[in-house]
Amino acid sequence: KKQLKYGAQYKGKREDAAMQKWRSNRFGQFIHWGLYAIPGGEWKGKTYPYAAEFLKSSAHISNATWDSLSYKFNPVKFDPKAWAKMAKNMGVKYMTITTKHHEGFSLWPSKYSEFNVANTPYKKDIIGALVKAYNSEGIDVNFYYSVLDWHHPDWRYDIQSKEDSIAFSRYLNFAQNQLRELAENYPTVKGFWFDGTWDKSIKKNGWWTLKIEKMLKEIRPGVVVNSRLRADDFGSRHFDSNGDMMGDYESGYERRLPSPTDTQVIHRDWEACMTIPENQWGYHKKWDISYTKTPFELIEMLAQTTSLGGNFLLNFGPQADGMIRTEEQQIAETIGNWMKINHPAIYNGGYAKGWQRQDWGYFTQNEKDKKLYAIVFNIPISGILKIQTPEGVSIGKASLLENTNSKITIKEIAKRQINLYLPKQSFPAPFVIVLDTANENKNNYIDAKT
Ligand SMILES: Cc1ccc([C@@H]2N[C@@H](C)[C@@H](O)[C@H]2O)cc1
Repeated sequence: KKQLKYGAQYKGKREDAAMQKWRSNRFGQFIHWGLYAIPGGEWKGKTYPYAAEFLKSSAHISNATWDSLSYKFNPVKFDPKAWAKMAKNMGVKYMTITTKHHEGFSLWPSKYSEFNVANTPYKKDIIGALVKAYNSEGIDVNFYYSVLDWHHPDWRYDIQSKEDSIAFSRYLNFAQNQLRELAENYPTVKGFWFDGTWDKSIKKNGWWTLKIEKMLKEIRPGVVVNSRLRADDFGSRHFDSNGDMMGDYESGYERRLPSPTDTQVIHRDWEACMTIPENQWGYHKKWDISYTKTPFELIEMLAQTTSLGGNFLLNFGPQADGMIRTEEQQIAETIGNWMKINHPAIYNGGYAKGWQRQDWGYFTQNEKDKKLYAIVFNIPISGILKIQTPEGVSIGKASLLENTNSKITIKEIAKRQINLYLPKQSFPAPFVIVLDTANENKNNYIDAKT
């Protein structure tokens, strides 16, 4: 074990109320909004297939040209209440908004940088409006903040000279001031989601990342900080040089999930963030420029994440005019219709210890009502759902969540092996079975001798 000054500050999961709320939320809405929504992946008549929020680099656009987009930022149709209503109907319990992405443009009237929403035709505080609207719908708000900043003259990718270190220490102070401003001015903020922390300049300044985590937790006790902020004494990120996770949850699952049997993730809090297109976080004018995931694919990702004790953060990229594109609205509605019936399997849901993952779907254990849920995506041709129960546990009753009168026949076919016989009906959507479990130690079975 190395002696670390800037490593993990504690081991195991936080069990305080704020973290338990963060964990129980399970399903969140990511929002990427900034100047990049104006060009929407197109520049001088050319379409760039890369992530739209990276257009500045894919189209080799100068800072001066990119920054002048701020003179065009005027989302006249922006209605934060409508966004919050859509999110509520979709069934999210939290939202994470880009306060400043890599472009360096701040969506709040920051005192520390002119490059912000106050100096645009729109003028108004977008962050403040979103916090108010989402909190009124009972949705927690977290702030995404990119430490990487293409606009700020003192940003450095690496520290290779005295001048670099002088400039970069100015930058770190600037970022600290902005983060203090966000934590102080928006007191209901529940978490900080750091991005843009992979460069050598940050890895050489792990001390700053701990200082920021401590500052935010001092200003906003209970606030939740992702592992991606943190680098330790030796530049190790997410996990320190002793292998201990830094920050409050692991945030390395971006556009990917752990495999359903990768149960090492259950020992810590974690979150997966996901795009609907293959790789677009900001608005891209061409929705079909890449594969876009269907609602059922997204619901399965939510179920898989919950079954492994993680949070699922689904991304939306609003248009420059402030509207959410219709494709995203429709997906939000379909997911919301599913959540209205099946949310007991998701909210407060977590890993169901000892219940073997099956091909037909996922188990979640509700931390509150302790009920066991089976979320079914793939009905076997046999119509039989096979279940392997933990030692000494049997299934007393099984019924469809959306119709608890529907009896599902249970048959124990061997030691710890159960067949569930589905009712003869169509299942046009993924569905949930509620399982009442009972402890039972009778053992009528004889193992083979081999
Ligand atoms: C190589 C790369 C850098 C930054 C990103 C940013 N992280 C996501 C959460 C988005 O903000 C994306 O722009 C993605 C890929």
